[in-house]
Amino acid sequence: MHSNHLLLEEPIRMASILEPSKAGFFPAMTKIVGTLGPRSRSIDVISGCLNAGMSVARFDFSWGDSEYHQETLENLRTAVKSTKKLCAVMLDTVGAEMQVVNKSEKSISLQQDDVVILTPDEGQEASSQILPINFAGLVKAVKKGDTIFVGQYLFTGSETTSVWLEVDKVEGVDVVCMIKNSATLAGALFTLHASQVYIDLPTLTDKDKENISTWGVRNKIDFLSLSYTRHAEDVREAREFLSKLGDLSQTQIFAKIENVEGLTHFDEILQEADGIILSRGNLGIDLPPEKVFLFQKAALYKCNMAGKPAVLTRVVDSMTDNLRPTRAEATDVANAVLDGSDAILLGAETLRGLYPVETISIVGKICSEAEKVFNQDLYFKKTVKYVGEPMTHLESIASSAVRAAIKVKASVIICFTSSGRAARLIAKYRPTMPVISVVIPRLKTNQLRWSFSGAFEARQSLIVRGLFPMLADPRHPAESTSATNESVLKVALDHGKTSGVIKSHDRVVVCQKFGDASVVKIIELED
Ligand SMILES: Nc1ncnc2c1ncn2[C@@H]1O[C@H](COP(=O)(O)OP(=O)(O)O)[C@@H](O)[C@H]1O
Ligand SMILES: C=C(OP(=O)(O)O)C(=O)O
Ligand SMILES: [K+]
Ligand SMILES: [Mg+2]
Repeated sequence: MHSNHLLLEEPIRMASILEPSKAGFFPAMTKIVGTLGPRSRSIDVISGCLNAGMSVARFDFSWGDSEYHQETLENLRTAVKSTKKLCAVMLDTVGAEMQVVNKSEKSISLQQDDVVILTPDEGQEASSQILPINFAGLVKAVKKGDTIFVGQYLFTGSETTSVWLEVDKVEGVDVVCMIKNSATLAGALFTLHASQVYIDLPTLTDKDKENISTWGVRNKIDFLSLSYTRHAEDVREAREFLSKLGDLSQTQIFAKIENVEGLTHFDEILQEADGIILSRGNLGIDLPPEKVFLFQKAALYKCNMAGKPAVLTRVVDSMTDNLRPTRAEATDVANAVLDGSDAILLGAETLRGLYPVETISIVGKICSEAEKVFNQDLYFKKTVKYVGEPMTHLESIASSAVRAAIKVKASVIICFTSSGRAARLIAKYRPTMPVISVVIPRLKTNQLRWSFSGAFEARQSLIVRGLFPMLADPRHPAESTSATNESVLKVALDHGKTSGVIKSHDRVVVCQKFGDASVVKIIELED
């Protein structure tokens, strides 16, 4: 496929693999999204997650009510204040998800070659004979021989708690299925996935709309994770919906690609969305196992070339119950970084796992090691070639800033930005050093009140590989005169020095605008 992303031209001395790595200032350039839930909602554990490197918190509305999520979010706010670590908020929708609610929470044993009925009668209790689902249209959607997967919410796909069914026949409103493997379903919620079958449920359900316009608006969500995005129109509709919700017009939409329909419309979805989540949980069971890696590599490449953040899911499922990942999982995380992921999304591991903090920490360490051997030089050339000529001014400035920073071995790149665009473009060229995006607030009005922009832009960089935001003081005017530029730069440098990311005598590359002129400058610090 695309040439090697590993620095193989400098063969690694085998003994050097055994040397412990020095810890960098940031745990990793690759970001970690943690799903918060029962095992990760106390102030203590959330603080641990933030200190270990989580920079985006996902609130999955597939389960739990808005009060529950609100309580968790309040705890997150407290933890952010006490740890002084920024964290963005992502609302994940339910979308076209088929679910079985297991009210009694008793585990349900299913025997291979037995029959189980999927019924839309949600009044029934889930049992070994009958599973009530939230979708009445399944009888019309499936035919004999189709396969349906049922697993615990946030299933891993390998446990003995999930089951494959084969559709035998439809009977009235019910779908009669043969059980293909024995399993015991556990938990209060199971999700279903019908392979290659169109589920006629809206991508944004009424419940999703309500959650977004109440919980989402109240909490000014930074990201909307649009579950089961199937085509670009889904993203356009979500954008139209957000545009009427005040501040949420600034919310970024991350399209979640979770089925074959989303995969076939990937290019058009990528054009509309602000970012992509590669949901290996769902799509990973829809694809033949031998094809999963191909989807991952192709999709990440497309996201990288488009300069849009890509998030990969389901990496260390086994850490839900274990303190250490399997070798295959550890290698998979590193390959996700080499393939171009911006962020790793943890699901069951943080939500109900026994070791949420340790998981974040180990994933961060693996990412950091992989980043060290990421072939930036090759990647840079490929990206420049892909963009072609003539480049836009900003793209040329951004790529030059990265080039200069690598040539002079700068410790950081400082990028001034208001919209966040310049910082994102720099990140697109995957610099080997952190980029501090100094977001300059702009005064704006909605005809009713004045407010400052900037907070969304700053938090939204928390999902982009290599970007670390800093919100400038709103008293600094957004006009880029040399005096204001110098004073903001001084604040940024001081901030970098006190936090330890910049040291005396370091070189720093700065990207900013003076009047109409964009400049890239290299500064050498004294002490
Ligand atoms: N307030 C500012 N002061 C100085 N330079 C800025 C400011 N905002 C953006 N820049 C610089 O202007 C150029 C355009 O950046 P971009 O992020 O597209 O700006 P905008 O936020 O105005 O869209 C980049 O070189 C960026 O570093
Ligand atoms: C992240 C995924 O979806 P969810 O956790 O919302 O089921 C996935 O399918 O990988
Ligand atoms: K969801
Ligand atoms: Mg999913």
